[in-house]
Amino acid sequence: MGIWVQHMAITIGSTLSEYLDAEVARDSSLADTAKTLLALAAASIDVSEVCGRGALAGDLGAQGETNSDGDVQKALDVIAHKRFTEALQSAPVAEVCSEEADDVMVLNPGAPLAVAIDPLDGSSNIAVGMVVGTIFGIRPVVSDPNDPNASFKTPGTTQTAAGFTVYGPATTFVVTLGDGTRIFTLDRAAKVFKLTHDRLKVVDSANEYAINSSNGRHWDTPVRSFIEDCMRGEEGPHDRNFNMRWTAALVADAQRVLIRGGVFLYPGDSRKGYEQGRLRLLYETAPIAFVMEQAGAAATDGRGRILDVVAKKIHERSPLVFGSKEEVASVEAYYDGRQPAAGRSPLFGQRGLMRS
Ligand SMILES: O=P(O)(O)OC[C@H]1O[C@](O)(COP(=O)(O)O)[C@@H](O)[C@@H]1O
Ligand SMILES: [Mg+2]
Ligand SMILES: [Mg+2]
Repeated sequence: MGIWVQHMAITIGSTLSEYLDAEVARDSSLADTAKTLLALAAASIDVSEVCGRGALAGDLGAQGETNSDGDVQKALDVIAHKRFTEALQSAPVAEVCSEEADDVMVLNPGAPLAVAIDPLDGSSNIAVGMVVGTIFGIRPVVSDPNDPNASFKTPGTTQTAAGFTVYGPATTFVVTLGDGTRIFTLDRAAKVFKLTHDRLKVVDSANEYAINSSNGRHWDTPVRSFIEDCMRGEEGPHDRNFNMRWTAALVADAQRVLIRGGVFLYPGDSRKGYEQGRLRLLYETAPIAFVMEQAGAAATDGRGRILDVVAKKIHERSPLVFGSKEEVASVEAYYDGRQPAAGRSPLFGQRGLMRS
């Protein structure tokens, strides 16, 4: 069923701005969130244009400084960070926590909202012209004179909206304000996002998983066993064959899961610095978790719901498993020892494919 504003129904083809008007008509407390989303969408259109020019826009993958997490910043990381923070300056946003800034940035003191943002997700794809994106989560400001990061130390359930942009063959703006998840696709000629996927419902089960299997030798037993059993296909305890996809851009994997189902894993592993995986809680895993739950999917760190986790540090990492409910529940079962007791395959055994 569509949302109605005044006498206009929100249907496929409605603009993002019409949809946000409808959300504000439904719940007036979302007015500032809606303004902030429009600012994020405007900046996404600009970044999309830069991405669309590819090498004509210069060397977007040129390496520069190192960011707070130890990643080398690419030119496009810096362009996107600058454009998004400029856009948020004209929104009711007091604070921004960006992957590309060490500390929380103060924009409009006294404004009601705080934004966590990964300005450019999938940076290793920049230099090869593959899919990248932007991820964002919006939450209310929490004032604490003793803690400049207090706004970001609340659970993901406090987010008023979250979403991501995908700069791919099409540019899409995926968003939830807590009333379902929708995808808007950029009409490049009109420079407007239009609703193309209303109230997404992720299928409860699908035969596709996404994981960077080059890290297989570093995984812990639950992840190893789950993937091993997927690889065993019809001969394993899952009784069906799986396909595998890994785009190296969380946004693209998330969009695929929204549309086609499946499960994504970036677990913690035994590499130094990867004990909590690679993805960051505030501007990667919490926004994706909100989008997924609102589309009827699930998101866990393997042991509990991502949206209940409270950050202790702004750039902290979190393991992430999301997707079709049954697959996510299955991964959780491996973590708490309830996995199918069909015996381990030789793939990860003493002298299996992944071990010498
Ligand atoms: O290179 P790996 O270890 O497979 O990691 C890929 C993951 O890292 C990320 O690129 C991290 O995001 P950034 O590019 O914003 O640092 C995710 O988009 C992606 O899922
Ligand atoms: Mg990222
Ligand atoms: Mg990034």
